[in-house]
Amino acid sequence: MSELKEISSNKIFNGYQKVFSHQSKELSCEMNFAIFLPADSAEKKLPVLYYLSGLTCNELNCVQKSGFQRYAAEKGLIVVCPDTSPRNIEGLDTKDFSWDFGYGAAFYVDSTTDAYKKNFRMYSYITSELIDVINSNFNVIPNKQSIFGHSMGGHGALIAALKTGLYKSVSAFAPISNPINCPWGEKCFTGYLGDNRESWKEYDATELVAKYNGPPLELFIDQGSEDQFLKENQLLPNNLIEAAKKAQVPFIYKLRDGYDHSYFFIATFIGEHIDYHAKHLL
Ligand SMILES: N[C@@H](CCC(=O)N[C@@H](CSC=O)C(=O)NCC(=O)O)C(=O)O
Repeated sequence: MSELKEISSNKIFNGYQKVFSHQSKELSCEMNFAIFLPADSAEKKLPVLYYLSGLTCNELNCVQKSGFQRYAAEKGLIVVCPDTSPRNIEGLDTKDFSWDFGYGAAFYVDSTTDAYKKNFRMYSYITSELIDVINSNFNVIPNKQSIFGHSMGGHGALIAALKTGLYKSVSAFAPISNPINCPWGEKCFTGYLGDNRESWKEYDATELVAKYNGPPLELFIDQGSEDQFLKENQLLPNNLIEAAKKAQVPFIYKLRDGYDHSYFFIATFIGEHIDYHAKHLL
């Protein structure tokens, strides 16, 4: 297990918001993650809530814009916010990279294409390596973990929960719910997984929920009605909801009048999400 290097530490709501870096085996590069440690985390083992961010984000967007620390401190939850992709890979051809492909846009899959398969392994990083790093370095209750995220990170949270059964609860803000049928997903899955669209289904929440047979799981989806990406058919929540209904997987869908895709929307409702996860974790 590689050593953690502390990058920053700030006291907040009697706990600490920290950022660490470590050498990732899965991604073959140095990775940052942010972690909120509530006041009593030194004396007491606590559950962990993982938050996955969206396109263009790193480990700090949620930390600086959502205000989650107030609620996590009240409930006594450790919250981990990883970066969204490998970074600064030496020798990697980045000419095709853009804000919605490449760095900051790894889509939480394990790439199979020659160009990216060595480094773009965010699925294994999130669902295995990062959990080991957190469990071995912090005072956590192993196996008491939940996951949530936003947009590309909402997709990541949903597939991580549906594919592994490792998480006690899952929620998502404006998730990319059916990536195999939206422009963002088609672009990234072609780049990371190749042209065989059948293989993409392994990382699509709508496809995965249709055949879900893991431990009991409810999907909590939060969506702003004025979300620009909802209107551009990037998110497709109704496809996920229809599939969940058919498969008899329970879900909560909250359509929030007037809210967009931004962190203003997330900041408004993140307290409800932390409450929801706390009920499953505490
Ligand atoms: N092209 C724009 C839009 C990028 C954007 O809106 N990113 C969202 C996530 S979208 C889906 O994954 C985001 O979370 N942005 C970060 C933020 O702090 O708001 C651009 O390049 O900005």
